[in-house]
Amino acid sequence: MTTSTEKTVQTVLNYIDGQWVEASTGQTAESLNPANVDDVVGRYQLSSSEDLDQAVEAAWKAQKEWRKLPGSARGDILFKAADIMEKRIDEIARTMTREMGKTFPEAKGETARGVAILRYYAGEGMRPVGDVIPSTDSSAIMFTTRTPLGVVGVITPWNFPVAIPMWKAAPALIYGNAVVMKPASEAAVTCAKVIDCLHEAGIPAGVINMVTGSGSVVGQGLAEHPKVSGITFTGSNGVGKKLGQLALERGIKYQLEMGGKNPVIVAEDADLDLAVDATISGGLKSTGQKCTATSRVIVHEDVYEEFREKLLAKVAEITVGDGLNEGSWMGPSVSENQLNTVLSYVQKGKEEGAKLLYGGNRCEKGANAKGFFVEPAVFDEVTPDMAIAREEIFGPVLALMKVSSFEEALDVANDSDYGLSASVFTTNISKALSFINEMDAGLVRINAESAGVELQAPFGGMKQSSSHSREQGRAAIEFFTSIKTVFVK
Ligand SMILES: NC(=O)C1=CN([C@@H]2O[C@H](COP(=O)(O)OP(=O)(O)OC[C@H]3O[C@@H](n4cnc5c(N)ncnc54)[C@H](OP(=O)(O)O)[C@@H]3O)[C@@H](O)[C@H]2O)C=CC1
Ligand SMILES: CCCCCC(=O)O
Repeated sequence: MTTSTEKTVQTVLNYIDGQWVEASTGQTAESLNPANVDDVVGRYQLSSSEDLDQAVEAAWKAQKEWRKLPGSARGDILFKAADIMEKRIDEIARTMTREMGKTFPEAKGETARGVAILRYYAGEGMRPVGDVIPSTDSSAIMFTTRTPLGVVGVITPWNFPVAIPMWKAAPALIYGNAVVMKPASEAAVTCAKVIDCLHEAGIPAGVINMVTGSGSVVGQGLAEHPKVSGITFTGSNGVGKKLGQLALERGIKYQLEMGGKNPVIVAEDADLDLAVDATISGGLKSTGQKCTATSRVIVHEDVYEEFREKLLAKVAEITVGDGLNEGSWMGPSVSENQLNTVLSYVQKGKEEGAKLLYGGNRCEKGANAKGFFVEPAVFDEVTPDMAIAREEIFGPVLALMKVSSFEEALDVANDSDYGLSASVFTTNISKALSFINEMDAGLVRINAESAGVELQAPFGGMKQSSSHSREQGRAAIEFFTSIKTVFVK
């Protein structure tokens, strides 16, 4: 999967038709460690549309036989890949931490999640795919079955460089599709290791392919390619919407999981210590770079000051540093661009009249000077019209908002273009039920943080967070297959 060049810097290759190959351009780009830019994690291919064509052609050919295999045979490959990934968990997690900054414990947890996702979908190869429906003609039988889409383009972000590629590719594969994957450039080296696990497991040539390079060339090329029959994407709204339009023009299926501006409501009867811990974990783990991260903290006035003091005391204990260091609780932003985005929102929050209670400065002391580190930021007196209450920052910024009733809290929580995840902390069952019924979000969580969805449950958002399909669990079959209604007389 790699060629060793210039000391230890590995160059990851494209994976096309079962072979690790260089891009036709002969060009590569460096993937730098956001905790220490002197650390070149690896080089990846800057591919052209010709490289993409080769990958799609390989997938197109391979899918013909792959779809004919019994689901159990496809599942055996995924079970083997899971075992291999499990054996390589430390290597993959370490690469993830170096490449995109997530702390090593989080990276290890995510890689374990990738293993579990592979095993979940491996099992899907032996599960029912249709229903028998009674016909009005007693001499006929009628049933449904499912057929794969064909070649699926998988375009993934940098924030979950194992879990998201797996929760897209594993269901695509088990249901009989072939895959061409385009990972985020900030996670290309990690993705190559994930693909290598499938290669080692003996997946037939062409069934899965990986082509790295710029999103506008390789990603867009996937959406435009005549032999690609489905696109599944996770990333920004801007890119997602463009991809959706391209897919619609060609009449192919598309699945978009995009941004979030996730609220947590803290009711006057909440367990405040639990709410504080969940707000910090949901909002600041992975440096706030999750689409499910908590960013709006809506607190009832009766407990506002107490909650705020408890939160500030705990946030002040957070250690920011290289995710490979055991003492680091929060790593860097993924890139200088992302760091600057976070700093610009901190500035905007101050300009719009919010009160910065803590943090929000770039960390440049000691070893952190070589990375893209920022202190977690806590704003007070945030109003729903402010940018830090409306726009996805994708950084460790918490916006405190005070309300005087649960009804007002729900109105503020729903006052957003997004609807991905939302949490409430309350010990009152009727408030919990109102939240479940009235919160416009795809993931609603009671006394639990807004992040951390489980792999066997449907994942996806409402409003501008999603194209409204669902990923994960059994829900994934709806996107990666088409239903056929069969009538036999
Ligand atoms: N909802 C979520 O889970 C996520 C949301 N985001 C949001 O997106 C913002 C930027 O993060 P980022 O990862 O760069 O998200 P992007 O949407 O920019 O990138 C996501 C994926 O799309 C690819 N891509 C980029 N441009 C195009 C294009 N024109 N056509 C097709 N594919 C394209 C990227 O490739 P390449 O990396 O080579 O550009 C990457 O693989 C974050 O600040 C956050 O707001 C990001 C990640 C996850
Ligand atoms: C795209 C973001 C996925 C988030 C999954 C989680 O919160 O664990």
